[in-house]
Amino acid sequence: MALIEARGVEFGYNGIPLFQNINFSIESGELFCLLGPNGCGKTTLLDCILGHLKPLKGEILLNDSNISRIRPEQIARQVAYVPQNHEKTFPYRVLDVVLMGRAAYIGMFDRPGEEDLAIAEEALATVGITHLKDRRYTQLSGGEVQLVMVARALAQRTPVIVMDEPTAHLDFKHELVIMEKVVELVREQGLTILMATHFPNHCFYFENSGLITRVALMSNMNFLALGSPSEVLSEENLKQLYYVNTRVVSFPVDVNQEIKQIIAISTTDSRHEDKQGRSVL
Ligand SMILES: Nc1ncnc2c1ncn2[C@@H]1O[C@H](COP(=O)(O)OP(=O)(O)OP(=O)(O)O)[C@@H](O)[C@H]1O
Repeated sequence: MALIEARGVEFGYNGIPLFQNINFSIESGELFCLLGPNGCGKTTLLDCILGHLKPLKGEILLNDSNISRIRPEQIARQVAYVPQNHEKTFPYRVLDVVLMGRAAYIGMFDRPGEEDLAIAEEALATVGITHLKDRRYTQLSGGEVQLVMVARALAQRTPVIVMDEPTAHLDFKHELVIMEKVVELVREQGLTILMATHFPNHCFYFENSGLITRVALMSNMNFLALGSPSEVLSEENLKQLYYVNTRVVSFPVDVNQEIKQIIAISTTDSRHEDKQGRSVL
């Protein structure tokens, strides 16, 4: 049984379709990446999967149940979310923001217990931001906020984490901290992760690490391709998806290990836009 399944999903804003007939399933313990140009609909599709938006057609199943019929607190025990942008409305302490990840386990009129506190502290330590725990959340940098969001998702202790560009604001080291953590969560704790990313090399990083990794290339209303990074991230597909000439290279880092990476060479001049200003072939 698939953990998450999309069947014939369609969504659009203001009567203009953004994607149609999206079909895929994600198995337990899998790392599923969504890759595609700006504005192709990755965040919108994630919002449908999380039950934040209702598809205009089709359905999303979580453990074989239609997500629109699962109560939000039940979803929160199964799926944690690391959003791309998080509105900072109130100057909460960072520790309190991470403790919000425990909300689905705490009664409406109860306070977080010792165990919740220990889990939140552990999540802060895992992403290396214990030193920020008493800071006001509204005063953090973009990268620090992103790390807090990852810590909050870890504190939620769910079998599935959905991440929307989780490394977008992070520096060279912290990007790797998150990537290593993702690999550890999948490999050692059997978590299932669905991640929207702008970096094809993230998909190769997961595949190079030995994880069961699949990537969906999203473009022009649907998936251009769906498969393992080695199958799907070809120079041809990347040219079609991004209008970029690339080279896929492979090099040894160890006697037994080869690493694959994509190098961007140049943009092509075959880019066109449709009436809504979206890239089309
Ligand atoms: N609430 C909304 N109302 C109207 N249009 C919207 C709304 N939210 C998003 N859009 C539009 O839908 C399209 C897809 O947006 P979405 O954020 O899903 O794309 P994305 O692939 O995640 O983009 P990016 O890679 O830039 O984050 C964009 O053209 C965006 O402007």
